[in-house]
Amino acid sequence: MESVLDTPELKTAFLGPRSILSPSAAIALIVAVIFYVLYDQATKTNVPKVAHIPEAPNALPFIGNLAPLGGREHQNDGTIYSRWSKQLGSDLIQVRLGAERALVASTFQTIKDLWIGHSADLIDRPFQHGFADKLQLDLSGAAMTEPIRRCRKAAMRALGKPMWPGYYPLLEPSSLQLIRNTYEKGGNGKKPMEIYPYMRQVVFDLALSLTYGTRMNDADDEFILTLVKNINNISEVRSSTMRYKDYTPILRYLVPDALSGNIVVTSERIRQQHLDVLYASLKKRIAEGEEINCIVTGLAKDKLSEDEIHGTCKALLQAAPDSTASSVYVAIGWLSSPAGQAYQTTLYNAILAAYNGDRDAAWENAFREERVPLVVSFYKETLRFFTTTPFATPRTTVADISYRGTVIPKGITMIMNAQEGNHDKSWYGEDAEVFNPERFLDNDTSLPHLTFGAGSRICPAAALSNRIIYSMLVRMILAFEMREAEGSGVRKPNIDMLDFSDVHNSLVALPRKFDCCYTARDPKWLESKW
Ligand code: HEM
Repeated sequence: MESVLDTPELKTAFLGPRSILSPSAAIALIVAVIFYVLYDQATKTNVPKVAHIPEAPNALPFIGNLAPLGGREHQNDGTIYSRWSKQLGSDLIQVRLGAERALVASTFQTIKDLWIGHSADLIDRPFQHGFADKLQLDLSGAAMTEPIRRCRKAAMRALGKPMWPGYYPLLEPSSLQLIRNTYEKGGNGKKPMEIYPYMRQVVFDLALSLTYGTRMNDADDEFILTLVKNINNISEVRSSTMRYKDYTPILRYLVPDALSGNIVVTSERIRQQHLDVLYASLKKRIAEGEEINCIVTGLAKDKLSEDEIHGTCKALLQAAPDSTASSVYVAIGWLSSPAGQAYQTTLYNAILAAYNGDRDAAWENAFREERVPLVVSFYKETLRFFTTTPFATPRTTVADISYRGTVIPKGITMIMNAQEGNHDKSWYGEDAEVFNPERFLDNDTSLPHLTFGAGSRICPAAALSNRIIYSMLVRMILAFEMREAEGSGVRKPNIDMLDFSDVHNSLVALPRKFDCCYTARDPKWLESKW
């Protein structure tokens, strides 16, 4: 921050040999300047107020509307934005996140108009102070610079359909391990168990194989657990409004990181050290002649710099596990609950029907194709209803946009209230707040929901994630009858469209954990799979 004494006139007035002010006038002037600076800091935003768009109520000096956000009211930001939107009677509102002005869109149509209709204008991401400046190059969450453009292009290519056949063998062992662990550790349905860690491991293993050509089990446990912990630390802060300092310049000035500490700094250092070790080991294996099919080898062929390779891989490792595992987990939660138990048979029969009764073919092809429309509809509805990314990842406009008789200025933050859009009755109909696994049968719209975001920075792994979710569901349904655990003190699945998660301060809403019993439909057949 520039010092108020830096102008020559003030220097002369206060410090010059023949001061023109009396001491009391000088003090009055200093006080006035301090008040001015404080007032400026308390009310100023990076972009001025936008005309004709209502502003969220009760903004406070310095922090603006941040007080109820960031999980401080035990609700996620999407829920708070919906409340303001209803209060103001507008599906497009403006909020003050400290010194950052943002627009929040809440209906599907408005989100579509802006994120798809003005896709190129919404290609940037806001700069999160105390976060973006503490990370090395990292595709997810970063502004659209030239290296980031190259990373995104490389990620899109690496995650694209033509590459998938190379990834099926990578998914196979972890997916089998999930099923086997569920069967064996749960005593074939006798012991209620929590399967989230195994599910997460499938996706993390895939991400590790995809990126650095290794797997969780290949590596020393503690090494990987430390990596995961530090990845999580970073994920928790990304695009989160929980830290006032990230949005409030005066707090950064008064309480520098050197005094308060910043978990992003330490976690980034540890994350990078670990990725360097994985990268060095990968290079050694390649030098020794091992044929490794992973993104790093593909990216090196793309002539990306080492920083760009890490920036791409890091983002994939960071983004993959919880988002994908959460969706499968919450789908299993719904199936295990009284509401979904009977539906397991419907899905099982639909899978067998699609393969003329050949369950081995259904099992073998789970990763290779999405042949069962009912399972496709079921996973889309899961992603819609349980919005695991309730406010997507914010964007920044790179040009002025004329919209509804006003101008949305260049440089403003744009927040998609995906949670509200996904439950929008004017888009999905009166039953928008009901879980209907058949909602997307005969409906192959390209934007069934907003959980992957939309437009120019839509999740590059949307199609691959869909396939992973599909395949894990097909195999779990073929393998088990699932039911929630009975008795007092057990954790039942929470299948409320908002309350399913108790994580309110981060980008990804992790489902509440539950215990279920998984009984093999045919133990002999299942055991023949390993
Ligand atoms: C169900 C699973 C997933 C969900 C719901 C999800 C959701 C999202 C969302 C909402 C965004 C921001 C999109 C926007 O700005 O419009 C995003 C970005 C991203 N996702 Fe995913 N994601 C999932 C899985 C994955 C996986 C498996 C990977 C990697 C293997 C991945 C990699 C990324 C990356 C790299 C970005 C940043 C793209 C950019 O900034 O240009 N995601 N994801």
